[in-house]
Amino acid sequence: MEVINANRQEPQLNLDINGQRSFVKYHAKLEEKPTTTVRFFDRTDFYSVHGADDCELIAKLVYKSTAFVHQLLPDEPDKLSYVTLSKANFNMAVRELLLVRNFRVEVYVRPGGASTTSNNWCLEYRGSPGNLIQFEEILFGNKEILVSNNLLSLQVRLVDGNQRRLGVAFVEQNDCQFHVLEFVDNDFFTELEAIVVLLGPKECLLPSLDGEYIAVKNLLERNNVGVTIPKRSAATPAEKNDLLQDLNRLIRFAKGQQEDALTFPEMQLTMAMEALRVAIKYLNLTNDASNLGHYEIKQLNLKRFVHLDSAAVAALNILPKPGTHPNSPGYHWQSILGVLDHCRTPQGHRLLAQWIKQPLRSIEILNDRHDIVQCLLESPGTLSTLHDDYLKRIPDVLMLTKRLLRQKATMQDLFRVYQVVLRTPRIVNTLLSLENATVKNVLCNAMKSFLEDLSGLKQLVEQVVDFEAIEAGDYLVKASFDENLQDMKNDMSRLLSKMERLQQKAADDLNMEKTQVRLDNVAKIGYHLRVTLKDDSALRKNKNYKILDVVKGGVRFTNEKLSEYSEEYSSLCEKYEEQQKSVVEEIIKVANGYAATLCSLNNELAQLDCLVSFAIAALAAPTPYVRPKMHKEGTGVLMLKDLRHPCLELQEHVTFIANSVAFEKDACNMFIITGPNMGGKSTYIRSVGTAVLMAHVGAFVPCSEATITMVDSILGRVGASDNIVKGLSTFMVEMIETSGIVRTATENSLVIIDELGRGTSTYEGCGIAWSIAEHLAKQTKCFTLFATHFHEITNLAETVPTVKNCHMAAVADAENFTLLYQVRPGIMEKSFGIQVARLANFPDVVVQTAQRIYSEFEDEYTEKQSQSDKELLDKIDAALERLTTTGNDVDINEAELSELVATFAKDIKNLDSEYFRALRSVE
Ligand SMILES: Nc1ncnc2c1ncn2[C@@H]1O[C@H](COP(=O)(O)OP(=O)(O)OP(=O)(O)O)[C@@H](O)[C@H]1O
Repeated sequence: MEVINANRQEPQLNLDINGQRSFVKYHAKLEEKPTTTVRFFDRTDFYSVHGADDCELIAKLVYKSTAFVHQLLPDEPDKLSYVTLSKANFNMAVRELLLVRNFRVEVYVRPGGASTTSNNWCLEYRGSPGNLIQFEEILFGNKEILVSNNLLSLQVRLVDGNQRRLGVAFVEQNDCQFHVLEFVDNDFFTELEAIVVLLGPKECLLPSLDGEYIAVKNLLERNNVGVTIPKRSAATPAEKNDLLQDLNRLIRFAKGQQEDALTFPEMQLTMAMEALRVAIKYLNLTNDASNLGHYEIKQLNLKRFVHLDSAAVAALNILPKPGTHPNSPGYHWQSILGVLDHCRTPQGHRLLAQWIKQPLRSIEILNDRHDIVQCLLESPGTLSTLHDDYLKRIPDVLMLTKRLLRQKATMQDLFRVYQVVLRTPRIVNTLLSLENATVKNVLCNAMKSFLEDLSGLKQLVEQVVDFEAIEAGDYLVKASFDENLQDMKNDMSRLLSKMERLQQKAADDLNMEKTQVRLDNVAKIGYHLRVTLKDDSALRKNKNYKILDVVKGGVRFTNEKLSEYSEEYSSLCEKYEEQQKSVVEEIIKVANGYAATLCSLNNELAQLDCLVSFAIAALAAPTPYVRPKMHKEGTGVLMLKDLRHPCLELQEHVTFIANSVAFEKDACNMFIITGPNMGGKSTYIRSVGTAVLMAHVGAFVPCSEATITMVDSILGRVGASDNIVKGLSTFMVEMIETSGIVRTATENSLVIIDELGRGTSTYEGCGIAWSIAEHLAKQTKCFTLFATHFHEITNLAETVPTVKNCHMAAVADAENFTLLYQVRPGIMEKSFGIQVARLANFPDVVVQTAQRIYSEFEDEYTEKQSQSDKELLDKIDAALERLTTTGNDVDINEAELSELVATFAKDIKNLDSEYFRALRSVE
């Protein structure tokens, strides 16, 4: 959540009793709204919200207290609560609601503004996390755009009995891109989840909430994506035609390309196109002239990216909490993005956030990125020039281009674009001086060609902008550009000379040097003279001058002639600006033609910023990162020597103990890691996933040496996740996530499993964990790290030679217990649970009781295990039964629960697990 510096002063809503009555009446008639939509009423100088839910939310958000909730008609039964808030607080609230909390916002205005007392409000602005267009100025204004601005739209159809066909459209509004895709998914929607992780939308449009969409909605909500059902979704034939028309207006056709969207191969993807139609309508894209002729349409190719599931994203701490600003404290050690993000430009921050969610499977691109990072690290001087000087000065061309396209740009904006065009050649030359072929091919060549295309824009600005005026802080059109302007400029210079002569005269009158009497120009009083405070008396003796005021810098004064010239000058200035306006409009229209090239140049600069950032991150770590040697998928070795966790090692109080890992295809595919609580199991296995992910993004890794065989997916199941609060029991989450893993993992995947089965009782948990481990070890044969408390699972290493056991070391004697955080081969001899309790400062009596219960339990458990396997199976069945009937006290649809459980049970049966087969044969 952003740091809120809210002004606690609340504006007054002064409505007389009739005004209150009529508003309450009006409000009662408003259409019902979901609780995730907040309605604001624009009262010209301030805003109000009404109704219990909105009031409580906004009062807490803005004022941190519900004491700011008041009532209209407090003594009457139909009283209505309200909260008022200033414009600044409104802006802050809208930012928080849309960007952090995934809420929707509606703003009602009255056409007559404050002057009217009527209640003819109309809904003027509407925003949702995926549709920020109308709030862009509030959200970003002149500030940096640090968030992506995108929307997902889906269509799902059941085909051939039990297959789900999905049509996906994704609209990226910052970069003007449409991505479409159609595919068949399984009943757990694992592909869809990968898409959601890859694209990271904040909002998704669904046609309904029935049938197949129930599961889709749950998946989206688990991944923090807000779901919206647009009002009219079903397409009539005429509307299908609309799509074609809309696309023809929105798409940027290449030179010589037939300007007809009907020829696009993407049009064959009928479901994706329907999803796109809904999204374009919802965003009202054709209404904004700046969109027309700027969109590109592409088919999304999922094979280009490493498949990440949401559990892996959460387990590896890939992203910071929503709304965290790169300048906020702790940003650099709270997530992998934070560790790597040392970008200097907003476009760099945005691109890095995208890269981190989209690890690549192309070894060529990754080698290029690693080459460039290495080259930068080998030239520290160049690296620091780029990072500390050049990149810092590059503004966000995206924001400027958007303003150009909306005809909202000013001369200053144009000048800033010009600065980018002017400064980039210096960057290119600096990069060329590195004499590195990859740097030249990947970065310099593209930038150079865009700069060539922009040379016309550069010339235009040089012809038009008055550079001298810029030094004085004014952004003006050069007078020589237009005859009328030139005439006015001449008049202005003449007036200025006259005023300078008056300045000399005043100096003579006051017996001073000309330098002691200043001629100044400020907005409110125009041109005037000024002497220092100590010359005040000399001035007061002279009756020819009128003192205007006394300020810190001295006494400001004028005379009749000077005020006359000053007024004349300022009216000329106004006329000049008026005349300039039309010239600026013309210039900006011409500049518009360069928008696409500017965006391309911006992307190149963003890319450079990200790679520089990787180099800085590699250097900034307590021990510098190294370049990973990348091997093609399936070739076999994953070796990370002296591996650290990049976030944990950055924390002040931590002395990180490095560990190593070495997988080798068909010799050592799986590690089962046991060890005491808090012994570092999770940290170890997460570090492996993190390093592999970092390498797949193009960054260096926190090891002393790394050889990484590329993977097609990183899948995880780590700890009990937050989903519990969203209405899924721990057991259910485990089932869903592990089923996903079993279905998605291939022999080229990396799977990280932690504490599987912990959310349920020991017997069931152990059964599930064993089955999954066995399946991954015997069937999938992917690289797997399996941290567990179930020591029984270590037996797997006896029957499957590619499975190895290791443990987190600890030393204990009667009194002391020390965690070493070192990974050692083999099984840990003794369970240290009780010692950990001692370490955590539990009172002795608790520890003693625990010790006693623990010993009893251990005896009983060993006995049970040998005597009744059948009992274990019964317990599992009973647990499933309990879940199907009671829903395990969770707020989840019973039918859906039964279906999930049934599928999971079926999956378990199909796992070809010896363990389960043995159990079933007893049955
Ligand atoms: N390699 C390490 N070097 C230094 N400190 C570490 C290391 N690994 C873990 N720690 C510290 O130990 C804490 C616990 O680690 P972690 O959560 O990985 O243990 P665990 O074995 O998974 O625990 P549990 O079994 O209780 O879930 C971490 O928060 C960290 O502070």
